[in-house]
Amino acid sequence: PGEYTLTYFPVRGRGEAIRMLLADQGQEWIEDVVNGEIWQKGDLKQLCVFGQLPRFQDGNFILHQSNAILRHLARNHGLYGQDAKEAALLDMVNDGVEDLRLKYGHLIYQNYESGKAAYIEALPAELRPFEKLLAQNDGGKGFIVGKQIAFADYNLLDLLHVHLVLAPNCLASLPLLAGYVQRLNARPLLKDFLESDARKKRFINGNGKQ
Ligand SMILES: N[C@@H](CCC(=O)N[C@@H](CSC(=S)NCCc1ccccc1)C(=O)NCC(=O)O)C(=O)O
Repeated sequence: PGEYTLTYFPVRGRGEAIRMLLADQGQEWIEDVVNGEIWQKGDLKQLCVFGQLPRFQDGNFILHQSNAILRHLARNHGLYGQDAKEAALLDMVNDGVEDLRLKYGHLIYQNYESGKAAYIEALPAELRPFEKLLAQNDGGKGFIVGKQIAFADYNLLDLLHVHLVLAPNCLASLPLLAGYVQRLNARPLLKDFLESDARKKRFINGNGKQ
């Protein structure tokens, strides 16, 4: 591949699953950090296909849409399962992650104070499908699909990370997911990334709510 550059805000948001994939796969990348003032000027926004970030550069190949970026990296790093069926299941899982990510984004950016309690109350039910998927795969002791890690694992892991900040007990009734987070967090390259200063100082969302 070419040199990797991630252009995004100084937040986890829709960039962190990409960062975790790259770190865990031993890849280096340039963090092109865009802060609010720069973004408000509008010049960069006009260059973005959908007027939004993240943007990812692989050499002179430019891609937008966080899930398309994850899938592009998956194709190039053997992270899309071992066959068409696993690939389809990974798409299903990733779409499920996206559904909950949008609900999370709506809570954080549009009705945090009034919606937080109900969201946390409903959270175990929202996460249970992922618990069941784990249970159906090798007793839940491995990855979300098949025998190897895939792009959807990094996206699911980020989703679980941010929900554990919002609701620290959200996995209390979901032991396989709790074990999954601990197991993935312990992967040497990912562990280093999670312990890095860059990760520790990065806010989760653009409005400081979590
Ligand atoms: N489908 C795109 C979405 C990208 C996106 O939302 N980017 C945001 C930043 S990432 C993010 S998740 N922002 C939260 C927006 C949100 C609000 C309410 C509900 C859900 C999300 C952005 O560039 N905002 C600046 C602008 O639009 O001028 C993707 O997956 O990359």
